[in-house]
Amino acid sequence: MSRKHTVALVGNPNSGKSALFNALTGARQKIANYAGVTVERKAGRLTLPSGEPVELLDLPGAYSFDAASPDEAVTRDVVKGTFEGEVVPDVLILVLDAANLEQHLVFAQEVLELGRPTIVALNMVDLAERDGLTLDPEALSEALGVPVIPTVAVRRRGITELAAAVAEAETHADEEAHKRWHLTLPERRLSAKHMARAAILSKSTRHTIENGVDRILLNPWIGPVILFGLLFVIFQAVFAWATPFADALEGGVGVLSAGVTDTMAPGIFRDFLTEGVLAGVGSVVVFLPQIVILFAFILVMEASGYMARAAFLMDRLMAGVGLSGKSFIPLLSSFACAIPGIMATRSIADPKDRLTTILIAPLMTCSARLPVYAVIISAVIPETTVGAGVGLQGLVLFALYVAGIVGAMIVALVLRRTVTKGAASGFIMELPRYQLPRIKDLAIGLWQRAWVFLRRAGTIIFVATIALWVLLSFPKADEGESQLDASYAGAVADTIHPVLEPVGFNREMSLALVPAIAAREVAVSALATTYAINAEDEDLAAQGVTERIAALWTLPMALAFLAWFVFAPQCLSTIAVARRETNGWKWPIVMVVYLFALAWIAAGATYWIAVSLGL
Ligand SMILES: Nc1nc2c(ncn2[C@@H]2O[C@H](COP(=O)(O)OP(=O)(O)OP(=O)(O)O)[C@@H](O)[C@H]2O)c(=O)[nH]1
Ligand SMILES: [Mg+2]
Repeated sequence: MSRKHTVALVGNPNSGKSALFNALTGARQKIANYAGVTVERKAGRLTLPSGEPVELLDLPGAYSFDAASPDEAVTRDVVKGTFEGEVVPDVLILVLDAANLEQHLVFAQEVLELGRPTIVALNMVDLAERDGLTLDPEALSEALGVPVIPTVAVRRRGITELAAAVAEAETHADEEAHKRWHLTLPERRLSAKHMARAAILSKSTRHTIENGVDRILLNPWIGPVILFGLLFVIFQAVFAWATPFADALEGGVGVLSAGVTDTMAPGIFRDFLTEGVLAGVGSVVVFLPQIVILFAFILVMEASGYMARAAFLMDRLMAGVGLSGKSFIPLLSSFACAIPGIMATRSIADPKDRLTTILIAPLMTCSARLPVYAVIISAVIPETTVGAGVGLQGLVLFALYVAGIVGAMIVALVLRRTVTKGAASGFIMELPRYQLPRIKDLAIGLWQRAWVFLRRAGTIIFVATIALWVLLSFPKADEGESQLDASYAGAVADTIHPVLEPVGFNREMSLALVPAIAAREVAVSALATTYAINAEDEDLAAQGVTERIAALWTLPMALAFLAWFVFAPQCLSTIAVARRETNGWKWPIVMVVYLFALAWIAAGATYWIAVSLGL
């Protein structure tokens, strides 16, 4: 036995590779109950029982080595040793879903044909038991000619045994394997069937609830109604449940601000703290509860297996605009953030489908828009209910999300008939089994999301807001002159305002868009800082940004601002990731130009329609 350097996890999508990776290395890779979660190679450190450290690679799931999509190509290249800057892994851990053995054994044979030292992790044996299967790992081991270790990745069962088997594995390739296995796909399917049959000792005809549930959730009529209803509830909850927490946070920021004002001598540093840090960055941080509630829903949908069902339901609608259900998961991920959404398009095989999905991903309402929407809605939309307990604010929020989706569908339709013309590709998606989300996984997921949000507040939002505060604070205004007029920022606002005045924006709104190019939430902190600096007296300065907007903006102005943010590509990171994923500047430029154009048209149309309706 010689020293091992790298070990790689391979297997079908959704077999639990990342869950095993986390269990073996202590990492916290994203896991979720649908195919195509991992789209790039991730490395971690696994310590073998002997204390010997090896590099463990988590790879995207694959159905075969005839890679159809960019993520599968990564897996093929790493496993075959053709990945740039990477040596062939010494040992492969082939992950099989015990409850889906027959399907997973097809790709398994292709992996074993390579003749690399391989250990099989027969994962999800708990789910197999739940489904009434009794398995015989020895029989499977016999058939495959490699060790088979039963595991339950999420309960850490079989993890030490797996590590021990890796330690004991040979490191040299088996020259005979190729001859032994070399089969065509139909032959592989047939032998998978035989092997699965031999490995399953007994199968109680347990009536699974899955079929019954799916008959309702996937029903072409009831299914979409349930999906739509669920989304509706989410947006109601984002407002209704978050309010007490958001109010408490806002109160806290107010108390801090008052404390600073009382204890510090007036001066530039005090202004920096109250106007820039507390009014500005603080105005974004108070949206933490909303973000957490939104993600709680998304994480539950991902972990339970409902997300893949939603994709299945949407397939028909997506086909109508020339996309497939494959695009649904990347688009749904974009509700969190367009960056992972655009990355997730790597699981789309057809290049034109993929490009179209990348171009429309920024239209999905990412969580960075939530603070912008929430501030404006709280300021101008009354907190009333329409009908039975349906909050008007939540309804408007829901409408904004729908506007983004409808916009994306129209754009996709146009793109598929022009620049990304081509036949729509077929769609096959495995439906994962339903699982009860584990509280611990949820808590970790929520904590990670909250941390991402707070880190943004502390970095990009902080820097953009402080830069604006500096531009707004200097040069100092003379007696009787407004600080905005006197400042450098005033000059910036004057330059871009002529473009935005026709769509109903005032100068503060136009100015807020400039630093918000960095990140959308900055629009909120920028408005807060601008109004704090420009407050004529202490009473006004103590007001939050919501009160100032309520006092100074008309309803048509506010609606125009909301419409702008449905479309505008105000996020540098999205543009950067689009460049990386499309290998050039052409498509990101197309994306930015068309989105700004749409934003301008939408804001203008909204403003003038609202004005003519007398709102
Ligand atoms: N009950 C049970 N669930 C598991 C087990 N292992 C993983 N899961 C769940 O199965 C789902 C898929 O796990 P992942 O680790 O994301 O699967 P993956 O193979 O990395 O999937 P891709 O990255 O899409 O290829 C998640 O919801 C996990 O919580 C297991 O042993 N038992
Ligand atoms: Mg994974």
